[in-house]
Formats: sequence, C-alpha cells, structure tokens
Amino acid sequence: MSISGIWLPIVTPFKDDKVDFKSLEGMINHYIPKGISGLIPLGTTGESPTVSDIEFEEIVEKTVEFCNNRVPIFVGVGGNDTKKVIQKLKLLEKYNVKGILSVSPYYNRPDQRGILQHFSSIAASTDLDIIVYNIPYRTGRNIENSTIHKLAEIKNIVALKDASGDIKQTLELLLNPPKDFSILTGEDAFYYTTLLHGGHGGILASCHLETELFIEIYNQVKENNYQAAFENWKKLIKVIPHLFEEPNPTPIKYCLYKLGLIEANEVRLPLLPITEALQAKLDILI
Ligand SMILES: O=C(O)C1=N[C@H](C(=O)O)C[C@H](O)C1
Repeated sequence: MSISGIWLPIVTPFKDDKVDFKSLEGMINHYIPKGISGLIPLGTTGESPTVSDIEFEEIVEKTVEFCNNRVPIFVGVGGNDTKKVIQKLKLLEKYNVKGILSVSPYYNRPDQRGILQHFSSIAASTDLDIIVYNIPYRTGRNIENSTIHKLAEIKNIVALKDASGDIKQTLELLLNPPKDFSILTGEDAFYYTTLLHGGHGGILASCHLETELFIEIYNQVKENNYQAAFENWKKLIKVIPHLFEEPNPTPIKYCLYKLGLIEANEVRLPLLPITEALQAKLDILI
C-alpha cells in the first residue's frame, strides 16, 4: 500500500501505571475525524520500551477495535535481535493491522550488511508491510541511502521513516528516491522541507497538536500552494522545538493532559513528567 500524509504515532496513555484505554479510545475518536492517514501505536511516542508483552497485545487489540477499520494501522515492532522481532510481529498477524514500523537495530550497532540482512529476514517472515525507521541518534547507527535503495527493492518494505538528522542525506534520498517507495519524515522540524522535496508525509509526535494544520500543509504543498503552506508552517515551527526540549513523549503527554485528551500526565521510568519550566512555556503555547 502507498503510505502518505500524516500518520499519528499515538501516545500510550497511562493511569495509575495501567494503560488507560478510556483515554486511548477518546484520542482515536478525536484524531481520526481530523483526517489523519493512519495510526501507529507503540512507536517511540507510544513508549514502546516500557510496555509489557501483555500490554503490547492489549494495546494492539484495543487500537484495532477503537479504530474500527476507519484508517490503516502500523504497529511499532523493532529491536536488536532479529529473531525476537520476527516472533513479536507474528503476534500481529491475527489482528487487522497493515504492517509494522520497525526501528533499525540499536546498541549492537550492526554494519550495513547486518542492517540489510535484519530487515530482509523480517520481510521474508511475513506478509505484513514494513516501514523502516532510521533514527541514528537513538540507535547509534545510520542506515545509509545505498542500503535504503536495496531494502526498497523488497516487495513488502514499503516506506522509510526518515529521522536521519542529516539534511544532506535526506535531500540526496528525496532527490533520488527508490521507485514505488514512500519517504516520510520522523523529524518534526523537517516536515515542510521534506514535503517541498517530494517527501510523502510525516510520522510526527507533534501532530497530536494542531493536527489539521499539519494536514492542511500537506494538501497545500501537493496543490503547489507553497506560500500558504509556508505561512502555516511558520505557525507550527514556533511550537515544535519545545515539544522536544525534554524526552519525547513527555512534552506531548503534558499537552494532551492539559487539553483533557488523556486523564493523567503519566509516563514510565526512566522517563519523567516534564519540568515546571517547560510546563510554563507550553502553557503559553498551547
Ligand atoms: O513515535 C515515533 O516513533 C517518533 N519518533 C521520534 C522520536 O524519536 O521521538 C519523533 C517523531 O515525531 C515520532
């Protein structure tokens, strides 16, 4: 399937250290009517590292139920042990999900051969579609454009979530993209630039806020209405950097709590709720 537009990497709301499914349902019913292209539970923004295996399946099951076929779902399933990633994605095959967002292996820092084999093995193990997630500042290893081109030749590897943090690498890829392959940004501050260079959209934590504006910018760029898109972008770029001053998704969760979209401003250790200083800044901005 073609992956484009704004895909929401939805937060995992917690209350009293349990997954708050009431708030999750409320958020899903809040965001789908705004025009998001899809949902991605259990990405970085979904605090996937601190969700238990039982909670993982509950969140997938409930997200599918609440979504009720209205938009496609890709689930965050990644890791640095290829066998374990395959075991985990197999759990998904009984649910109505389209695919996985899979972060490149972290900590053990495989070379490009290892990254290629990791994702090739995952792709060969399933019919689910795969969005490869490149985020060197979290994983410690970049996926080079030459590797992306090789991965894009695999039928069910359908897109890249680009958070390379290297604008030169990003622009080189966008200006020489793999055929029949989507490139979405995962660097919120690069959203407008990515679209202007032919990018297909974004998987962005910040689009929990001003969602319609992110979607309007996408539509305006696709209609070559660049000036209007730029005017809208200048509104968003004032807020986006503050949403990453402290570890994502702690700023976003604070904003969602203040907006009444989640019942508790709870995150799981080693993350902590944002500082009072950042709360004061965001209180003015949202
Ligand atoms: O949820 C995600 O996955 C995202 N990851 C980036 C991060 O490293 O925090 C940010 C992006 O907006 C969403």
